[in-house]
This record gives sequence, C-alpha cells and structure tokens, in this order.
Amino acid sequence: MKQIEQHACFGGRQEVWQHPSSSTGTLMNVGVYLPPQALAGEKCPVLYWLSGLTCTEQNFITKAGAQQHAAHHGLILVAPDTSPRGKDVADDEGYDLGQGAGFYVNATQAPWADHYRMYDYVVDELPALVEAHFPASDVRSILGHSMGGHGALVVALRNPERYRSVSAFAPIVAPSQVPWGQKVLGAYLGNDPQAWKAWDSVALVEALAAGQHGASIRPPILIDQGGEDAYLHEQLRPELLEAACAATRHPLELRLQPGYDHSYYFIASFIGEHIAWHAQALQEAP
Ligand SMILES: N[C@@H](CCC(=O)N[C@@H](CSC=O)C(=O)NCC(=O)O)C(=O)O
Repeated sequence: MKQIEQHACFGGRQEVWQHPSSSTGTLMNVGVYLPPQALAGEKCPVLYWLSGLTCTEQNFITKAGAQQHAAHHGLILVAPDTSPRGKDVADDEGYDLGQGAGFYVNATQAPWADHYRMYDYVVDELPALVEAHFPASDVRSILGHSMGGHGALVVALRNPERYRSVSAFAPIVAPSQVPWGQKVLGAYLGNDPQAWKAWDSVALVEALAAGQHGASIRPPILIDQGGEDAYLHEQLRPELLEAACAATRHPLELRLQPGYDHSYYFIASFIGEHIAWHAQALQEAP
C-alpha cells in the first residue's frame, strides 16, 4: 500500500492510498478517513461508501462533508474508486460504461472480464486490506450514491451477514429495468437478462424473501431520494424497490426529499443522518 495523500481533518486524518488489486489486476486508489478514536489506537467499525458514475475516490471525500460525522461517531470511512483504470483497461466513449462505471459487478464478457471485478474487490479484497492495515474492526456497514447506491444495496443484500446496515442516496434500484443498467449489464454480463438478476436489488429482495441465496437475514434499508432529481423517473425508479419490499415485507425506509437534485449538495444535506443511522447499527452489541 502506498500513501498518496494525507490531510488533518476534524481531529482525524483523511488519507488516500494506492495499492495493486488482485481482483482487478490494476492499481486501485482508495480514500480512508481515520477518526480521532482510530488515531488514538482504538479499533473502529468501518463504513464503506460507493460512488456513482464518473466518480473517482475523490468526489465523496472532497464534496460530501462526511468526515465531521465520522469523527463524531468514531467510524472509519472507506471510499474506493469506481472502476479499474489504465491505458490497458477496456473503456468506452460513454460516461456510463467502462472506466468510472464499474457498476460493482464481476464482468463475464470480453473485453471487460479481464479487469472489471469490482464486486470481488469491494466485498472481499478491500475489507481484508482495510482490516489488516488500519485500526479497523471487522464490523462493517455500506452506503452509496446512484450507481454506488445500487452497489451498496447489491453487496449488502447478497452478503447480509457481512454488513450491519445499508443505505443509499438516489440508488439505481432495478438496473435490469432501466437504460443505464440494461446498457452496462448487457455489456459486462451478456444479453441474457436472467444473468442480471443477481445484480439487481429488486430481484434480490424478491429472491431473499423466497429463501434463495441461502441468507436468512434481511437487512433493513434506508434510502433518500431527491424530488427534483433529473434521473428519478427514467433511471432510478425507487417505486420499484418500494413495491418489492412491500410485497415481501422487507424493511425499507424510503424518504422523498422535495427540492433536492442528484448532486453532492443533496448528499451533503443528509449524510449526517445516514452516518448516525449506521453508527447505531455498528455500535450495537452483535
Ligand atoms: N451527465 C453526467 C452524468 C454523471 C453524473 O451525474 N454522475 C453522478 C453520479 S450518477 C449515477 O451514478 C456523480 O456523482 N457525479 C460526480 C459529482 O461529483 O457530482 C456527466 O457526464 O458528468
């Protein structure tokens, strides 16, 4: 691991690290915020953040204003880049496929399958790295925005025993049913929509209720959605998850926030509430 940034922040330290990833076969950048409690040697729970399309590890750490809340609650924040990158890594001219758009899946199709394994990176490799190199416990929660909200929901729904809680800002809840998702899932996984279901929160909620995937825990979900979000009706469609959760009695708190758009101004407005919600789950006795 090579440290490439370090900044004092709310009594703790915002760092950026770079490391070779066995999942993606590339160098990956990751933002790590260490709260004052971690700098004093305490083992702290970890909250993972997954960013959206076009983002790097920088967007969240510079725009969300999350550090003050993590410092207050004694949580480590981990915010990775959104895809493998490099001149030898497949890419596309569109902002919504390829570099900056890993979609948190394991690609099976050429030319993507060589490097696009963001699911394995987020679920297995990154926690192992964080828990070995930082004063981090193995108590984890996850949240994200838009494509990263989709990623957080899929990761938690597929691994409910590994995460205490999951929340999202303006997530893509049903990628199988919207243009962003259909484009990337078709490219990364092939054209059979059956193969997309393991990467679609609505399908996963239905599968969990039907007892598939072997998981008995059904993690409660918190979602904030801006009412003036330009992507709301075409790409995000939270009503599809709301209906699936209602039909299966999966616990969901979906809050429509009038006047807010898709930007980091929206995220910054509610990140404190999300971090407090996760802190409660992370600090409960198991
Ligand atoms: N047309 C935009 C699309 C990119 C965009 O809006 N990205 C969002 C996430 S969208 C879903 O995953 C984002 O977080 N952008 C970064 C930011 O700092 O706001 C474009 O081409 O940029």
